[in-house]
Amino acid sequence: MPVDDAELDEDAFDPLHDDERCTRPSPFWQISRDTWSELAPRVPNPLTMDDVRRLRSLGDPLDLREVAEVYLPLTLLMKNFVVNRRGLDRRLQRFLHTSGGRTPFVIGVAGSVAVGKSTVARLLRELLSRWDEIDSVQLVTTDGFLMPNAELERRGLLARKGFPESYDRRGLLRFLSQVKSGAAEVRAPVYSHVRYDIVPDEEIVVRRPQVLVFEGLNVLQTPSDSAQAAVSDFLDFGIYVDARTSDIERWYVDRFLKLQAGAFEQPDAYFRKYAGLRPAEARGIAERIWTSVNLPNLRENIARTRMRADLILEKASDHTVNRVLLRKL
Ligand SMILES: Nc1ncnc2c1ncn2[C@@H]1O[C@H](COP(=O)(O)OP(=O)(O)O)[C@@H](O)[C@H]1O
Ligand SMILES: CC(C)(COP(=O)(O)O)[C@@H](O)C(=O)NCCC(=O)O
Repeated sequence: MPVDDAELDEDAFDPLHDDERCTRPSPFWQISRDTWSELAPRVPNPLTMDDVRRLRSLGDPLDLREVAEVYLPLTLLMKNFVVNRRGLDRRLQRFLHTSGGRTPFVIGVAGSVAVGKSTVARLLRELLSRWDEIDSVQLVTTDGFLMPNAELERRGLLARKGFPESYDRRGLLRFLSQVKSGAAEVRAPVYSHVRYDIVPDEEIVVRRPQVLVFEGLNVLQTPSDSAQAAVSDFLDFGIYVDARTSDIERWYVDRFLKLQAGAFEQPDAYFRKYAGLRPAEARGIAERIWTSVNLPNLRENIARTRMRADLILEKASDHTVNRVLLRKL
């Protein structure tokens, strides 16, 4: 059942927002952009503007300053978690008189459609892989585990893409369970946003990287039956990318208009039928998709997972991160 913002405010126990209103103790450190940006003063920025252009998603104004002030501290923090976990793992293996059971450190990146998760995930992959202490980083997105359009159509779920029931949940959990078992090779299916469908015969092979970045709107969700396993059972660290709903809607619609003059014109684009529309018509369609699919999914399934994250990146309306919330240990 849809929950509107007023209901969420009144009923949900939300330590983040409660904390802002009445200085109650919070399980999160609340760190301003200014403070956060000073946390990695000796880490050089390894990226060039060309790298940034390659890594950022369409419409994301990410620049070198944002990388230096927000993402270098983030990757320094994450690198420390990864290295410390490896130390702990070594001690555990000594205790057990065993060796060789290394499993990837899995970082989940969650948040709404169009909030900029993929840029954050790609930055993490790129920046983490530049540390000498980290030998390999791979990135997998959960959209590969969406059911193919034909199957969604058969089940009457095509207009529910991104909702929990639109994913092959068993496949997704099997994948993660194999990754966290330390399997030498695990395969994940691939989704194309241009085709709007799973790409048959394409897959990503995950070869026991030291770090796996796992990105998707559902990575912090729990199953409706609480006895079942959840994706987050396999995460070592969860990041939620947050922003005002009205800003995300604007980013979604603006991106749709940009895609219309680009990706939608490709011969295999699912949205090719929208390529020739006038801007006002295209805007109307984007607003309709946002209001009927992505907004309800944000309200019913995604936003409430924010408080399950270990770290929350709060974005301002210009896409820059203006506050970081970090769960206390
Ligand atoms: N219809 C589309 N055609 C081509 N690319 C798309 C389309 N929709 C989204 N994308 C791209 O797919 C990526 C993921 O988008 P999305 O799932 O909305 O998450 P986010 O914006 O949080 O990264 C982005 O890089 C976006 O630019
Ligand atoms: C594929 C998506 C569910 C996003 O999945 P994600 O990559 O964030 O895991 C989303 O981009 C989508 O297609 N939503 C359905 C409505 C729409 O066309 O925007």
